Amino acid sequence: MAIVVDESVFSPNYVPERLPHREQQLQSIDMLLSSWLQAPGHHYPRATLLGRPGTGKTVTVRKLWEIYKERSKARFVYINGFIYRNFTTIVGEIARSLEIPFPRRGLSRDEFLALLIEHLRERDLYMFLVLDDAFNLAPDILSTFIRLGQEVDKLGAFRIALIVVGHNDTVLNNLDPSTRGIMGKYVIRFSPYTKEQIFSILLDRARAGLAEGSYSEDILQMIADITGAQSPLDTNRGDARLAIDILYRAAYAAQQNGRRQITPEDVRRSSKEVLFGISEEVLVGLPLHEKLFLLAIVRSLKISHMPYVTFGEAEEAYKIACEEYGEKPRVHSQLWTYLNDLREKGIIETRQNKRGEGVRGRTTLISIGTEPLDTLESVLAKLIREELR
Ligand SMILES: Nc1ncnc2c1ncn2[C@@H]1O[C@H](COP(=O)(O)OP(=O)(O)OP(=O)(O)O)[C@@H](O)[C@H]1O
Repeated sequence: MAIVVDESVFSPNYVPERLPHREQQLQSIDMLLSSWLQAPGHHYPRATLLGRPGTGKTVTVRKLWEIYKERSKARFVYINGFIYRNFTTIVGEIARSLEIPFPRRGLSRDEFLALLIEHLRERDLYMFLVLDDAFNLAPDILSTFIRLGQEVDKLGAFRIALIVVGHNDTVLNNLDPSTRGIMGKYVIRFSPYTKEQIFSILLDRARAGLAEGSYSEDILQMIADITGAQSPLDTNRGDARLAIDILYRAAYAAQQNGRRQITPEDVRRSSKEVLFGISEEVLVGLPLHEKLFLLAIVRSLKISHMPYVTFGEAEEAYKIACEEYGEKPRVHSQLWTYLNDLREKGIIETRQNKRGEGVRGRTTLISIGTEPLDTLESVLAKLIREELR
């Protein structure tokens, strides 16, 4: 039984039907480029897209091009700065994309550029140039392409529209002031995706690429919890690529094991492959009763086979663990302090149960998303035994 029913949905070049949470960015780019894309030549449109990895910069540009490609006279030229870094390879890739002949060497930079403009003019070509991951390019190379757009050919047509993509302002700050001035005004920012936003992106992706019934919303939520930002200012998280990658790995692992459904443990193993899991050093540093409480969470999750357990369930399991180790349980409020600390250390994730499914009122739900439970349980049990010896 296949769980991954459409592999292409998880490929890097996939452009989803809709781009939730990027409507505004798409609209801003559209406003800057649409008139040129529909009738190129009258001006030099340009934009800089900034945001941490996986915030949808590339896919938003691809979406824009999807909208216009049928009716635009322009050609889409995509340069990944990670792969094409030096001047000659970039020009070579532009020539290849535009299907124009180009000498590999023997010309100076200016001669190369003059020839490129000449070809564009002669063939009446317009180029929508995207320099992705542009922070990989030396500032003088990036400047050259930014300035190229200003070149007007003999018939007075602006042949280039340019999008520069980077992670932060450094890509612009490294440019000389006058070149920076050319790009400076047209900056579009992509903030890290929050947990809720990642959840909706994952839901779309799962619906498009996975078998019905192979995933639950809680499984997607679990992935969103470990990858989504706490707030739009939290730049340590918020990477949709990572979230989609974990979902794909978990789905694939479940499928390889001949199962019909993705389990929480599939998610934990997959995320450990791409994140770092929980290091023993962090666990060693926890107070004894915080270790016991964490052990209790691990055991409750194991027994339930669900992505989340409630605080109440964890508390019950904690009391049993205390009995087992001959320890007097700490009071309820202390357990909340432990919970917050475990969350701050990135060991657990918590969320409020809003739907009230099976649980009355607002309950705190707890999950562990980045470490398989068996390893975590045995390491904790070992540490607790050592401490009590
Ligand atoms: N709003 C969204 N809706 C659906 N899928 C999205 C959305 N944003 C990002 N993705 C998906 O997340 C992955 C990463 O997105 P993308 O490559 O556009 O990120 P990026 O910001 O360009 O990252 P980088 O800086 O690393 O190049 C892609 O698979 C993309 O399809």
